[in-house]
Amino acid sequence: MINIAIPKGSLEEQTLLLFKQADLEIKKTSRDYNPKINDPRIEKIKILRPQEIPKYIEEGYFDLGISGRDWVVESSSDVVEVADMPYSKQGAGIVKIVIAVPQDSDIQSAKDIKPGSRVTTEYPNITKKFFDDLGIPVDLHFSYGATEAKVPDLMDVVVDLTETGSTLRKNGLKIVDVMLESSSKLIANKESWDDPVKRKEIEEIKTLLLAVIEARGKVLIDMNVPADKLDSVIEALPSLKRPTVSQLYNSDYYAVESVVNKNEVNILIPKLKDLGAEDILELDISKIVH
Ligand SMILES: Nc1ncnc2c1ncn2[C@@H]1O[C@H](COP(=O)(O)OP(=O)(O)OP(=O)(O)O)[C@@H](O)[C@H]1O
Ligand SMILES: O=P(O)(O)OC[C@H]1O[C@H](OP(=O)(O)OP(=O)(O)O)[C@H](O)[C@@H]1O
Ligand SMILES: [Mg+2]
Repeated sequence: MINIAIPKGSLEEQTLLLFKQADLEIKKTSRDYNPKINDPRIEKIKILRPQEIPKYIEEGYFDLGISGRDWVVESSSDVVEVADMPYSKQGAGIVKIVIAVPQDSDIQSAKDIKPGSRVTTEYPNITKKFFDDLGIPVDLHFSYGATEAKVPDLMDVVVDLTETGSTLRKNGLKIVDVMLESSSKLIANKESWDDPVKRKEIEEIKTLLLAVIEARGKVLIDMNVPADKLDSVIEALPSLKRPTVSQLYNSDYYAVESVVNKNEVNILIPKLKDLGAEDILELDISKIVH
Protein backbone atom coordinates (compact mmCIF):
# COMPACT_ATOMS: atom_id res chain seq x y z
CA MET A 1 0.00 0.00 0.00
CA ILE A 2 1.14 3.55 -0.66
CA ASN A 3 1.18 6.93 1.10
CA ILE A 4 0.10 10.03 -0.81
CA ALA A 5 0.72 13.77 -0.25
CA ILE A 6 -1.93 16.18 -1.52
CA PRO A 7 -1.33 19.95 -1.89
CA LYS A 8 -2.99 22.54 0.34
CA GLY A 9 -3.72 25.97 -1.12
CA SER A 10 -4.30 26.86 -4.77
CA LEU A 11 -4.40 23.25 -5.98
CA GLU A 12 -6.33 21.81 -3.05
CA GLU A 13 -9.90 22.21 -4.25
CA GLN A 14 -9.19 20.93 -7.76
CA THR A 15 -7.13 18.02 -6.43
CA LEU A 16 -9.90 16.88 -4.07
CA LEU A 17 -12.40 17.17 -6.92
CA LEU A 18 -10.15 15.15 -9.22
CA PHE A 19 -9.76 12.33 -6.68
CA LYS A 20 -13.51 12.30 -6.08
CA GLN A 21 -14.28 12.09 -9.80
CA ALA A 22 -11.67 9.33 -10.09
CA ASP A 23 -13.64 7.34 -7.48
CA LEU A 24 -10.83 7.84 -4.99
CA GLU A 25 -12.87 10.09 -2.72
CA ILE A 26 -10.87 11.77 0.05
CA LYS A 27 -13.11 12.31 3.06
CA LYS A 28 -12.10 15.39 4.97
CA THR A 29 -13.58 18.11 7.08
CA SER A 30 -12.28 21.65 7.08
CA ARG A 31 -8.77 22.02 8.66
CA ASP A 32 -8.28 18.24 8.65
CA TYR A 33 -4.82 17.50 7.21
CA ASN A 34 -5.02 13.72 7.72
CA PRO A 35 -8.13 12.84 5.74
CA LYS A 36 -9.51 9.36 5.17
CA ILE A 37 -9.71 7.39 1.97
CA ASN A 38 -11.27 4.02 1.39
CA ASP A 39 -9.10 2.39 -1.27
CA PRO A 40 -7.23 -0.92 -1.03
CA ARG A 41 -4.09 0.61 -2.60
CA ILE A 42 -3.83 3.65 -0.35
CA GLU A 43 -2.67 3.46 3.24
CA LYS A 44 -2.51 7.13 4.17
CA ILE A 45 -3.19 10.58 2.73
CA LYS A 46 -1.74 13.79 4.12
CA ILE A 47 -2.31 17.39 3.07
CA LEU A 48 0.83 19.52 2.96
CA ARG A 49 2.10 22.76 1.39
CA PRO A 50 3.10 22.08 -2.22
CA GLN A 51 6.54 23.65 -1.65
CA GLU A 52 7.42 20.81 0.69
CA ILE A 53 5.83 17.85 -1.08
CA PRO A 54 8.63 17.08 -3.61
CA LYS A 55 11.36 16.89 -0.91
CA TYR A 56 9.26 14.70 1.38
CA ILE A 57 8.65 12.39 -1.59
CA GLU A 58 12.36 12.32 -2.50
CA GLU A 59 13.17 11.43 1.12
CA GLY A 60 10.67 8.56 1.13
CA TYR A 61 8.07 9.90 3.55
CA PHE A 62 5.51 9.45 0.75
CA ASP A 63 5.38 7.16 -2.27
CA LEU A 64 3.30 9.49 -4.40
CA GLY A 65 2.10 13.08 -4.44
CA ILE A 66 0.95 16.07 -6.40
CA SER A 67 2.75 19.38 -6.63
CA GLY A 68 3.59 21.96 -9.26
CA ARG A 69 6.62 21.56 -11.48
CA ASP A 70 7.72 24.96 -10.12
CA TRP A 71 8.25 23.50 -6.64
CA VAL A 72 9.97 20.36 -7.93
CA VAL A 73 12.50 22.59 -9.70
CA GLU A 74 12.78 25.20 -6.91
CA SER A 75 13.44 22.54 -4.27
CA SER A 76 15.67 20.58 -6.71
CA SER A 77 14.01 17.35 -5.67
CA ASP A 78 15.01 14.07 -7.22
CA VAL A 79 11.63 12.44 -7.89
CA VAL A 80 10.01 10.52 -10.75
CA GLU A 81 7.53 12.49 -12.82
CA VAL A 82 4.80 9.89 -13.25
CA ALA A 83 2.42 12.10 -15.22
CA ASP A 84 1.60 15.62 -16.19
CA MET A 85 -1.77 16.52 -14.68
CA PRO A 86 -3.15 19.37 -16.76
CA TYR A 87 -5.13 21.26 -14.12
CA SER A 88 -4.40 24.42 -12.16
CA LYS A 89 -6.33 26.61 -9.73
CA GLN A 90 -8.60 28.17 -12.36
CA GLY A 91 -8.41 25.98 -15.41
CA ALA A 92 -6.69 23.29 -17.42
CA GLY A 93 -3.71 25.40 -18.15
CA ILE A 94 -0.06 25.91 -17.75
CA VAL A 95 0.96 28.59 -15.26
CA LYS A 96 4.04 30.74 -15.74
CA ILE A 97 6.68 32.09 -13.41
CA VAL A 98 7.34 35.51 -14.87
CA ILE A 99 9.55 38.52 -14.36
CA ALA A 100 7.46 41.67 -14.04
CA VAL A 101 8.15 45.38 -13.57
CA PRO A 102 5.94 48.48 -13.35
CA GLN A 103 3.88 49.06 -16.51
CA ASP A 104 5.58 52.42 -17.22
CA SER A 105 9.12 51.05 -16.88
CA ASP A 106 11.58 51.24 -19.82
CA ILE A 107 12.59 47.64 -19.20
CA GLN A 108 11.55 45.47 -22.17
CA SER A 109 13.19 42.17 -21.23
CA ALA A 110 15.06 40.65 -18.28
CA LYS A 111 18.43 41.58 -19.72
CA ASP A 112 17.52 45.28 -19.34
CA ILE A 113 17.23 44.88 -15.55
CA LYS A 114 19.93 46.94 -13.86
CA PRO A 115 22.56 45.30 -11.63
CA GLY A 116 21.67 45.79 -7.98
CA SER A 117 17.89 45.88 -8.63
CA ARG A 118 15.79 44.72 -5.71
CA VAL A 119 14.00 41.50 -6.75
CA THR A 120 11.19 39.96 -4.68
CA THR A 121 10.15 36.32 -5.11
CA GLU A 122 8.79 33.16 -3.51
CA TYR A 123 11.25 31.26 -5.77
CA PRO A 124 14.74 32.34 -4.62
CA ASN A 125 16.67 29.38 -6.07
CA ILE A 126 15.39 29.48 -9.64
CA THR A 127 15.48 33.28 -9.62
CA LYS A 128 19.12 33.36 -8.47
CA LYS A 129 20.09 30.88 -11.17
CA PHE A 130 18.20 32.86 -13.81
CA PHE A 131 19.98 36.15 -13.01
CA ASP A 132 23.34 34.39 -12.53
CA ASP A 133 22.96 32.90 -16.03
CA LEU A 134 22.17 36.38 -17.37
CA GLY A 135 25.23 37.76 -15.58
CA ILE A 136 23.18 40.40 -13.72
CA PRO A 137 23.90 40.56 -9.97
CA VAL A 138 20.60 41.40 -8.25
CA ASP A 139 19.56 42.10 -4.68
CA LEU A 140 17.30 39.10 -4.01
CA HIS A 141 14.61 39.22 -1.31
CA PHE A 142 12.50 36.24 -0.29
CA SER A 143 8.75 36.91 -0.38
CA TYR A 144 6.15 35.10 1.74
CA GLY A 145 3.41 36.15 -0.70
CA ALA A 146 1.47 39.20 -1.89
CA THR A 147 4.64 39.61 -3.93
CA GLU A 148 3.11 41.95 -6.52
CA ALA A 149 2.26 44.47 -3.76
CA LYS A 150 5.92 45.28 -3.21
CA VAL A 151 6.73 46.85 -6.59
CA PRO A 152 7.53 49.72 -7.06
CA ASP A 153 7.41 50.98 -3.46
CA LEU A 154 9.57 48.39 -1.72
CA MET A 155 11.15 46.46 -4.60
CA ASP A 156 12.03 47.03 -8.29
CA VAL A 157 11.27 43.66 -9.87
CA VAL A 158 8.88 40.82 -9.06
CA VAL A 159 9.30 37.17 -10.00
CA ASP A 160 5.99 35.44 -9.42
CA LEU A 161 3.50 32.98 -10.72
CA THR A 162 0.73 34.07 -13.06
CA GLU A 163 -2.23 32.16 -14.35
CA THR A 164 -4.97 34.55 -15.49
CA GLY A 165 -2.72 37.65 -15.31
CA SER A 166 -5.27 39.41 -13.15
CA THR A 167 -3.01 40.02 -10.12
CA LEU A 168 -0.27 41.54 -12.28
CA ARG A 169 -2.77 43.74 -14.09
CA LYS A 170 -4.49 44.95 -10.94
CA ASN A 171 -1.15 45.95 -9.46
CA GLY A 172 0.09 47.88 -12.50
CA LEU A 173 2.77 45.41 -13.58
CA LYS A 174 3.89 44.11 -16.99
CA ILE A 175 5.61 40.85 -17.88
CA VAL A 176 9.08 41.25 -19.38
CA ASP A 177 10.18 37.59 -19.40
CA VAL A 178 9.00 34.07 -18.62
CA MET A 179 11.36 32.19 -16.32
CA LEU A 180 9.59 28.83 -16.13
CA GLU A 181 6.39 27.17 -17.24
CA SER A 182 4.71 24.96 -14.70
CA SER A 183 1.80 22.59 -14.39
CA SER A 184 0.65 20.10 -11.80
CA LYS A 185 2.62 16.88 -11.69
CA LEU A 186 2.02 13.45 -10.27
CA ILE A 187 5.38 12.62 -8.71
CA ALA A 188 6.73 9.47 -7.07
CA ASN A 189 9.58 8.40 -4.85
CA LYS A 190 12.30 6.63 -6.88
CA GLU A 191 12.45 3.49 -4.75
CA SER A 192 8.65 3.20 -4.69
CA TRP A 193 8.66 3.46 -8.49
CA ASP A 194 11.25 0.69 -8.73
CA ASP A 195 9.22 -1.59 -6.45
CA PRO A 196 6.95 -3.63 -8.79
CA VAL A 197 4.06 -3.89 -6.30
CA LYS A 198 4.05 -0.17 -5.49
CA ARG A 199 4.58 0.78 -9.12
CA LYS A 200 1.44 -1.17 -10.07
CA GLU A 201 -0.57 0.68 -7.41
CA ILE A 202 0.85 4.03 -8.56
CA GLU A 203 0.07 3.22 -12.22
CA GLU A 204 -3.51 2.27 -11.36
CA ILE A 205 -4.08 5.53 -9.49
CA LYS A 206 -2.49 7.45 -12.37
CA THR A 207 -4.83 5.71 -14.84
CA LEU A 208 -7.90 6.73 -12.83
CA LEU A 209 -6.77 10.35 -12.38
CA LEU A 210 -5.78 10.84 -16.02
CA ALA A 211 -9.00 9.20 -17.21
CA VAL A 212 -10.98 11.93 -15.44
CA ILE A 213 -8.86 14.72 -16.92
CA GLU A 214 -9.09 13.14 -20.38
CA ALA A 215 -12.90 13.02 -20.17
CA ARG A 216 -13.24 16.69 -19.22
CA GLY A 217 -14.85 18.72 -21.98
CA LYS A 218 -15.90 15.60 -23.89
CA VAL A 219 -19.33 14.00 -24.39
CA LEU A 220 -20.65 10.88 -26.06
CA ILE A 221 -23.02 11.36 -28.98
CA ASP A 222 -25.32 8.52 -29.88
CA MET A 223 -27.82 8.43 -32.77
CA ASN A 224 -29.72 6.28 -35.22
CA VAL A 225 -29.07 6.81 -38.93
CA PRO A 226 -30.84 5.33 -41.98
CA ALA A 227 -28.47 3.35 -44.21
CA ASP A 228 -28.57 5.84 -47.09
CA LYS A 229 -27.51 8.74 -44.80
CA LEU A 230 -24.75 6.86 -42.97
CA ASP A 231 -21.75 8.04 -45.01
CA SER A 232 -22.58 11.74 -44.81
CA VAL A 233 -23.32 11.56 -41.05
CA ILE A 234 -20.04 9.76 -40.35
CA GLU A 235 -18.13 12.26 -42.44
CA ALA A 236 -19.50 15.08 -40.28
CA LEU A 237 -18.46 13.40 -37.03
CA PRO A 238 -15.20 14.58 -35.41
CA SER A 239 -14.54 11.22 -33.74
CA LEU A 240 -11.75 10.44 -31.21
CA LYS A 241 -10.81 7.44 -33.34
CA ARG A 242 -13.41 5.92 -35.67
CA PRO A 243 -17.05 6.07 -34.67
CA THR A 244 -18.73 2.85 -33.53
CA VAL A 245 -21.40 1.74 -35.99
CA SER A 246 -23.75 -1.18 -35.44
CA GLN A 247 -26.80 -2.24 -37.39
CA LEU A 248 -30.17 -2.14 -35.62
CA TYR A 249 -31.99 -5.47 -35.43
CA ASN A 250 -34.18 -6.21 -38.43
CA SER A 251 -33.85 -2.73 -39.86
CA ASP A 252 -31.86 -0.67 -42.32
CA TYR A 253 -30.95 1.78 -39.55
CA TYR A 254 -27.55 1.99 -37.90
CA ALA A 255 -26.63 3.10 -34.38
CA VAL A 256 -23.66 5.49 -34.47
CA GLU A 257 -21.66 6.45 -31.40
CA SER A 258 -18.77 8.86 -31.05
CA VAL A 259 -16.86 10.91 -28.47
CA VAL A 260 -16.74 14.60 -29.37
CA ASN A 261 -15.70 17.86 -27.74
CA LYS A 262 -18.50 19.43 -25.71
CA ASN A 263 -17.72 22.86 -27.16
CA GLU A 264 -18.50 21.63 -30.70
CA VAL A 265 -21.89 20.15 -29.85
CA ASN A 266 -23.90 23.34 -30.42
CA ILE A 267 -22.92 23.26 -34.10
CA LEU A 268 -22.70 19.48 -34.47
CA ILE A 269 -26.11 18.29 -33.24
CA PRO A 270 -28.23 20.46 -35.60
CA LYS A 271 -25.88 19.51 -38.43
CA LEU A 272 -26.26 15.77 -37.71
CA LYS A 273 -30.02 16.21 -37.63
CA ASP A 274 -29.96 18.01 -41.00
CA LEU A 275 -27.89 15.17 -42.44
CA GLY A 276 -30.54 12.62 -41.42
CA ALA A 277 -29.52 11.43 -37.94
CA GLU A 278 -32.43 10.59 -35.61
CA ASP A 279 -32.86 9.99 -31.85
CA ILE A 280 -29.65 11.89 -31.09
CA LEU A 281 -28.45 11.52 -27.48
CA GLU A 282 -25.73 13.50 -25.74
CA LEU A 283 -24.25 11.72 -22.71
CA ASP A 284 -21.76 12.88 -20.08
CA ILE A 285 -18.54 10.87 -19.77
CA SER A 286 -16.81 10.46 -16.41
CA LYS A 287 -13.64 8.72 -17.53
CA ILE A 288 -11.74 7.89 -20.71
CA VAL A 289 -8.98 5.29 -20.39
CA HIS A 290 -6.76 4.90 -23.43
N1 LIG B 1 -3.63 30.22 -10.14
C1 LIG B 1 -2.65 29.73 -9.37
N2 LIG B 1 -2.10 30.48 -8.40
C2 LIG B 1 -1.12 29.98 -7.62
N3 LIG B 1 -0.61 28.73 -7.74
C3 LIG B 1 -1.13 27.96 -8.70
C4 LIG B 1 -2.16 28.39 -9.55
N4 LIG B 1 -2.48 27.38 -10.38
C5 LIG B 1 -1.65 26.37 -10.07
N5 LIG B 1 -0.82 26.70 -9.07
C6 LIG B 1 0.20 25.84 -8.49
O1 LIG B 1 -0.15 25.60 -7.15
C7 LIG B 1 1.00 25.58 -6.33
C8 LIG B 1 0.82 26.70 -5.33
O2 LIG B 1 1.81 26.61 -4.40
P1 LIG B 1 2.04 27.65 -3.19
O3 LIG B 1 2.98 27.00 -2.28
O4 LIG B 1 2.38 28.98 -3.74
O5 LIG B 1 0.74 27.66 -2.43
P2 LIG B 1 -0.53 28.52 -2.64
O6 LIG B 1 -1.50 27.56 -3.13
O7 LIG B 1 -0.24 29.71 -3.46
O8 LIG B 1 -0.82 28.90 -1.16
P3 LIG B 1 -1.10 30.32 -0.57
O9 LIG B 1 -2.51 30.60 -0.97
O10 LIG B 1 -0.93 30.11 0.89
O11 LIG B 1 -0.11 31.25 -1.17
C9 LIG B 1 2.20 25.79 -7.24
O12 LIG B 1 2.78 24.57 -7.59
C10 LIG B 1 1.58 26.46 -8.45
O13 LIG B 1 2.28 26.20 -9.64
O1 LIG C 1 -2.47 35.36 -12.57
P1 LIG C 1 -3.47 35.18 -11.46
O2 LIG C 1 -4.64 34.33 -11.90
O3 LIG C 1 -3.90 36.49 -10.87
O4 LIG C 1 -2.81 34.29 -10.29
C1 LIG C 1 -1.52 34.52 -9.82
C2 LIG C 1 -1.49 34.92 -8.38
O5 LIG C 1 -1.89 33.80 -7.55
C3 LIG C 1 -0.86 33.50 -6.61
O6 LIG C 1 -1.06 34.20 -5.43
P2 LIG C 1 -1.71 33.53 -4.14
O7 LIG C 1 -3.18 33.53 -4.25
O8 LIG C 1 -1.03 32.23 -3.90
O9 LIG C 1 -1.32 34.56 -3.00
P3 LIG C 1 0.12 34.80 -2.35
O10 LIG C 1 0.82 35.80 -3.22
O11 LIG C 1 -0.17 35.38 -1.02
O12 LIG C 1 0.83 33.50 -2.28
C4 LIG C 1 0.40 33.99 -7.30
O13 LIG C 1 1.44 34.22 -6.37
C5 LIG C 1 -0.08 35.28 -7.98
O14 LIG C 1 -0.07 36.37 -7.11
MG1 LIG D 1 0.73 31.56 -3.11
